[in-house]
Order: sequence, then C-alpha cells, then structure tokens
Amino acid sequence: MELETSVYRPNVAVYDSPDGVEVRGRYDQIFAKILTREALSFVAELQREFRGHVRYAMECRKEARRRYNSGAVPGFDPSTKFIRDGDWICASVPPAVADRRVEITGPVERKMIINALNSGAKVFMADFEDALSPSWENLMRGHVNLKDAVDGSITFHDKSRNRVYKLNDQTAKLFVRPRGWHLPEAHILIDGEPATGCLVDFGLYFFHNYAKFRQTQGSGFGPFFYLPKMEHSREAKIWNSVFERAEKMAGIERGSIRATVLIETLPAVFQMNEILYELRDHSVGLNCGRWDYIFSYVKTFQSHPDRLLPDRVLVGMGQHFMRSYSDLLIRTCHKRGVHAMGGMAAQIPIRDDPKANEMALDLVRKDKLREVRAGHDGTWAAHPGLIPICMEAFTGHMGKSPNQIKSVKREDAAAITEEDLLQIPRGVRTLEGLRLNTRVGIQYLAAWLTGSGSVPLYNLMEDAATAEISRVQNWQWIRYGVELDGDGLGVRVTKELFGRVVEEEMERIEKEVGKDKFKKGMYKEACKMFTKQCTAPELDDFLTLAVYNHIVAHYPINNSRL
Ligand SMILES: CC(=O)SCCNC(=O)CCNC(=O)[C@H](O)C(C)(C)COP(=O)(O)OP(=O)(O)OC[C@H]1O[C@@H](n2cnc3c(N)ncnc32)[C@H](O)[C@@H]1OP(=O)(O)O
Ligand SMILES: O=CC(=O)O
Ligand SMILES: [Mg+2]
Repeated sequence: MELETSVYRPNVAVYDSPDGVEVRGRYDQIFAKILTREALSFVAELQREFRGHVRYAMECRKEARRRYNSGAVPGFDPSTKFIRDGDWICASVPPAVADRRVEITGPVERKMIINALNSGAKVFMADFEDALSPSWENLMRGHVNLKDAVDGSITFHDKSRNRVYKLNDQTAKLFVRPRGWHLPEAHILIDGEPATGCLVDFGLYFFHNYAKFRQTQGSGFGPFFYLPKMEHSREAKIWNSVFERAEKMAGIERGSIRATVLIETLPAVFQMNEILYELRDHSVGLNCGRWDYIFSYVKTFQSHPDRLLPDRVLVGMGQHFMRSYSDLLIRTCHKRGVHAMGGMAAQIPIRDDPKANEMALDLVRKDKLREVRAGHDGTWAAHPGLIPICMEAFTGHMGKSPNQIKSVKREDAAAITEEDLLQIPRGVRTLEGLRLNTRVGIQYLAAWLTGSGSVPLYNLMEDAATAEISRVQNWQWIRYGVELDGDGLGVRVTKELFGRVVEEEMERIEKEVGKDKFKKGMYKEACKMFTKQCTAPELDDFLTLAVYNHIVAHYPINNSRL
C-alpha cells in the first residue's frame, strides 16, 4: 500500500476513542486505521495498569540523582548479590534471531524502512527513540509504515527519481524500539493526562502486528523489541509485566515477546544481571548503547567536577571505562545464555571524497573487529553502505556460527571492578571541542524541531544521544569553568566565551548551509534553546523532553464531536 496521508483541512472528523481517552493530534483517515477504538483501549489499559509503577520508577531515578549529586557514585547493589551470583539462565534464543551479526537501525520513515529491511542486515531496528523526532505526524506515519511492513505490503514511490520501492523476498527481522520511560505522548490524553510515550509506541505496534509478525517474521515468536535508557532493574520489571499483559490480551504463549535491553546509562551497567533476571522469560540480550552511555556518565557526575570529560571525539570505546563496560556486558550476557550486542560507530560513508571515505570505513572496520574479537555477537550499522564491512568483520571471525554465546565466556571480565567501570576518561579539552559541540548541537536541534531525528553532520551520524553529549559536555565545562588545552591553552570556559563561540558558530552554520536554508530552517530557535540548556543553573534531564512542547500540535476541534 502506498502511504498518502490526507492534505490538511480543518478537522471535521474525530477518532473513535474509548471512555477517558482523548486524541488531540490531527485527524487523518489513515491514522484512524491505527487509532482504532480497540487499539486505544489496549493502550489505555496498559497506561492505567502501569502508570503508578512508571511514576514510582521515575521518582526513584530522581532520588538516585540526588544521591549522585551529593557525592555518591553508582555501584553494585549488595541486596541483589544473590541474583548476580545465581546460576539461572534466560529462556532459549528464538531460532529466528539466533544470528544477529549485523543490525541496521533507523527512524520509522517509509523509504528507510524498506531500504533497511532490504539491506542485507540480519535485523532492522525501527526507531521511535534516538533517531526519531516524536512529532504526531512522524509517530503516526511510523505506525502506518510498520503495519504495512509487517504485512509485507509496504511500497514507496520516490517521485523525484520516479523509483518505486518494495520489499525483497528476503528481509531483515524487525525489532522496534519504543521511546524511553521518561517521554510523554502529549497528543493522547488518558484520564486527562498525557499517555506514557513508550506505552503508546508499544501498545499500538503490538496490537496491530503481533499476529502477522509471529506468522511471517518470528517463526512463532515475537514481536521483538529494543528497550532504551533504563537506569534500574525495576524499570525492566515493568516492561516484563507489560509484555505479560500483552501476551494475555493476545492469547499467545508467555515468553513469545522478546526484547534486547540497551545498557546505555551508567547506573544500568551495575544492574545488567538484575535487568536480565527480571526479563529472563522475554530477553534476547543486551546491547552497548555507547552514545547515551557517554551522555549518562556526564549526567550522573554532573556535580563531580573531578570527573570532567575530555573532548567528545576522544571518548571512544578505547577508554578504559568504555572497554570495561563492553567486556562485562559480554560476560554477563553469555553467562545468561543471550546475545551481547555491540554498538554504533558514528562514521557514515562519504560520497564525494574517496580518501576520507576510506578512512571512515577503516574506522568502522576497526571498531567492528574490536567488538567481534572481544566476544560480541553482533553489531549496529547506521547506514546500508556499512553493512558489508560489518558483515566481513563478524563473519571473518565467527564463520558460520550464528553467535558466540557458548564459545566466548570472557571469564577474565569477572575481575572488572566498580573502579574500572567508573574510571575517568583521559584526554584534552579544547576550544575546538567546545565549538564542535555547539555547531553540532544547534544543527541537530534545528533538524529535530523540523521533524528529522537523525541527520548526517560533518560526515557523522548525529541523533538524540550524540546531541545530548554535546549539550551536557558544554554545560559541564561552563558550570566548572574548565581550563582549555590546545589552541585555547590557559583560557577558562565562561558564559561570555561560550556566547562568543555561539555567535561565531552560528555565522559558520549560515555559511555552510546557505542563507536561504538558514532563514527557512529553525536555526535561530534551536540556538536559543541550546544556549539556554548549556547555561542553565540546573542540568535538564533530557534535551528532547525540555523542548518537546515545541513539536506538540494540539487540535482542540478534535474534541467537539461535530
Ligand atoms: C545512538 C543511537 O541510538 S544509534 C541508532 C539511532 N540512529 C540511527 O538509527 C541513525 C540511522 N541512520 C540514518 O538516519 C542515516 O543514515 C543518516 C541520517 C545518518 C544519513 O542519512 P543520509 O544522508 O540520507 O544518507 P544517504 O544520503 O547516504 O543515503 C543513501 C541511501 O541509503 C538509505 N539509508 C541511509 N541510512 C539508512 C538507514 N539507516 N536505514 C535504511 N536506509 C538508509 C537512504 O534512504 C538512501 O536511500 P536511496 O538511495 O534509496 O534514496
Ligand atoms: O542507542 C544507542 C546509543 O548509543 O545511545
Ligand atoms: Mg541511545
């Protein structure tokens, strides 16, 4: 089916909502096929059953933040030692996803979905999170696209190239990543309050696709999910209960739904066993979400001036704390019988410069070789052009074995300590680092405000996680007036210096993107928001949460039942 959402006209129709559910997003006949009374009822049931648990989990996050802000550091929880020491394993891996050596990720856009499913990767992670700006239009089109993808009917006509896209016979297995627990969905009110974003994402996708998915993609299992940004196993426990609730509603066997949890917050690295334990009937492993993990390191230590990060470009997987995290994740997953997935290299192919392209591809190759040699079972690719390199690295090492779960135990990683996981990253802090964070942060935010959640900037993939690093690093350097190395040697980062950098970088952005695009885009608004965030007395928890209201578009006429 070709997706043609209706052109805008004043709302005269409304969604058929159950009691207590109010849809405040634009009405569209195509969206109405997703927002059915039955699907909305299911979302409302999830919201009503779990909202208290979610609220409590978010309060616990705040409480932990207060402790870290008073000088505490995260560590292993003595009260759950029995789980870490126990001999349990997770449910066995569904055959359909035993081999996940290369996974491509991308937002839930129509053409991207088709390209990703056809890309030759083993898995496609369709993203409602880091790679998506969660506007009503993006979210609802995303659901329409996924439904068409699961039933195999998805097509896309690129009119500018007169090219029609459709699915190949062989496609990647689909995983869906709902938003994190912290994000609301302001266009759907349940009992007068915005719904929890991830329950909307999960609920609508599950409701419409579970049957077809299990038949065509999961060989009796599924649907499959990626779960982002958790900080504690109590959050995994909520997901486990959500899955059980969904399985019951659908009348399918317990343990059908499977999910990989991203370990992408610093507190969560101390909870990996506990997270797997909570999800042991629904787990297909853990993944190293390296970009949010770096962001979380800064956020966790926002009140620890002795733990400042060096330039963003220097915080790679070679840093001791990052290597320790990846090694311990591999050991933990393999001990529990599940996949230990690697992460995303930020380099993307560079079309117009063969030499720079070769250098970028070489960096990706090295990153993937490091991952497979360490014992990871698969990795992420940001772009179809990187899949052959990732495949070569993993297949070169694993051969025909679908994964390394049984063959690489990494017993040596049992010696990794709290100190290893928290070790301060080494490197210089430079004016160029401050400039790059600023230039990238503003351009990313401008894109996000206009509907794009992942963009190429300076030949790298930028999404919400990488933009967060830019924001919090600037905040930290300004807050503690760090002394710069390199060109800015001896100069301290102050609000005044940052103000000058912002002005100069805005001029540079205007030159680079051209006056016309600069004027039409939301660069000035983005600059204002980014500057405010970097200079705020208190660090905001999430950039995308702080600016979310700017992409909310309510249609009150929807409610008048004309
Ligand atoms: C930190 C994390 O959370 S990582 C996970 C979240 N981030 C992501 O998923 C990022 C995914 N990647 C992307 O969004 C894109 O690759 C970008 C924005 C980085 C670069 O996009 P572009 O500049 O448009 O790439 P480019 O022009 O080279 O694309 C060439 C072709 O590849 C396709 N393509 C690019 N990336 C992807 C992808 N990830 N999935 C599917 N297709 C893709 C394009 O659609 C295009 O197709 P076409 O030739 O049929 O028109
Ligand atoms: O979601 C992935 C990350 O690196 O962040
Ligand atoms: Mg992430």
